[in-house]
Amino acid sequence: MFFLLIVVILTTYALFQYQLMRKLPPGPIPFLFFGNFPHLFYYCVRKGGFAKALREIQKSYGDVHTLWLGPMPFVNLCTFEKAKELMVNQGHTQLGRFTAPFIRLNQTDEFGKTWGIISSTDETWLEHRRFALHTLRNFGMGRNLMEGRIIEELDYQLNELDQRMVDGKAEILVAKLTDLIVGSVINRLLFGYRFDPPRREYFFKIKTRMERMINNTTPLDFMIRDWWKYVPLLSWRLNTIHEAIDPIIEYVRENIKRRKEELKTGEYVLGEEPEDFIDAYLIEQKKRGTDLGEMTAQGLLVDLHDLWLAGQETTSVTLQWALHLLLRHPTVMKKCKEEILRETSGNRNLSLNDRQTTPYFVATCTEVQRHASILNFNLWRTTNGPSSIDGYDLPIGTLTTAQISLILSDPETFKQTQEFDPSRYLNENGKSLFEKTIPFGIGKRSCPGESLAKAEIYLILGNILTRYNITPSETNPPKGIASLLSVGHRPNRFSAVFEKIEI
Ligand code: HEM
Repeated sequence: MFFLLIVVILTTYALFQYQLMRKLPPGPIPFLFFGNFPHLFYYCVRKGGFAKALREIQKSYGDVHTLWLGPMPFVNLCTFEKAKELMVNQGHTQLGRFTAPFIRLNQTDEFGKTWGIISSTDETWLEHRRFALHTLRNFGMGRNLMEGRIIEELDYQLNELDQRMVDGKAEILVAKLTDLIVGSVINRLLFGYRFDPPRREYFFKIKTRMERMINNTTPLDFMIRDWWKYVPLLSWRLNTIHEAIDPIIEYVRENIKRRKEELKTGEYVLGEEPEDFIDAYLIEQKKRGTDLGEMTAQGLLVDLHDLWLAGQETTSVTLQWALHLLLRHPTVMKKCKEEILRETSGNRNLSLNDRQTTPYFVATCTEVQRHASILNFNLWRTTNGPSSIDGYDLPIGTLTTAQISLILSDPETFKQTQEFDPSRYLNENGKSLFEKTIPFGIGKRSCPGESLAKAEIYLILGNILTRYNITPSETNPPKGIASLLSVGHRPNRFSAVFEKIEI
């Protein structure tokens, strides 16, 4: 009887899977429950990474194909043209979001509603995204005001580095420097303070756990469900993820609590103009009075969590890749330095206004982002309206994604795609290549932090290059990636020798 029941369940499941397969673009035949994980892992190990595994599948099934994340199918868009066709031309139908349950753990309240910007949908998403963009713009995102904030954090951390130098030199762990600068920029925007020495211990504790989690997160973790906590072996995996993610939400909660207490005691006064994101949110709540709509306390908690999480790890890893690549390509580093120094004469900071007159360095920053391609798997959207691609009408709720790792390494668009070559953006084809380099995604749910991140990369990298001669460490040079099986693409931690340029 039991055996019969199992057979009936499996057959029904297989039929359901088969029905769905017929409605979606072709792809490798999925296994029951495990979908295409066996294909992905097989190619990942054989070819050396998930981006290469996805490329193998694209070669067999085309630029638009279906892959199954365990029991969930998703439509994978592998070229810029296909991504544009669905995410831009039919962008209003691709507004939903699927994020892995382990990402949603701290974004969802006890009633099952998902808050914040990254994982929310519908009105909640629209309102929180608009509010975040509006607030970041008011803080100067994309304008000179933001430049001042970035340079201040850079100066603070570099002054400290200078003080540690012996004979004008110091060997440093690059990730530690980029984490502190980028972490301080976003932390000041959100909470109003930087990571100075007394505040560093807790910051690095969170970062280390987060980094370990990202390195250990494989696509298999997308199968994690909340009920795993009741199953002995499975709960171990869920607990390790909680260990990494919970301190972030605790950190955010503490910051909000402290601000509210300070406001109560009069230690902190809310001005007309907000000093940071918490202020901006509290001012908006005050304006709304009793009818808060979507701007609830939970909304504030998750917005801050999302912006803190998304706003630093990505940019810091990109800067690590930048130095990793420049150390391995000293002629590119030399050309960047020469161009920047020609502009600034070595006696002022590089500014965002210099972008027009530093084309080689702008091309280098873009090539860094293309080559680094920090996400093997992009986030997924879900269809919220009638849409079609390659003659397939996608059922509402279908998972779709513009697969950035494939788009950025598309050999048709980027010739000799494995080469690190900024000059590809400077020939007659360059303008079109800039347009097709989309590390921040494409369409209405693309990254709202794009201009902040681009400003950080340009200013932090450019000004470090003008102040120091940088060479690889003898004992810990740039070498290899942190994890082959991770959904992220980050370099192993490496060190470099910074030698102050005396002017
Ligand atoms: C080099 C740095 C960064 C990269 C490569 C990056 C990349 C991305 C990508 C690929 C997405 C998903 C887009 C999609 O759905 O296709 C995304 C979403 C997002 N990013 Fe970034 N990002 C970076 C920096 C930032 C910064 C600095 C912030 C915050 C200030 C930020 C906040 C967000 C948020 C909130 C979302 C979710 C957007 C939504 O669902 O509407 N990111 N980012």
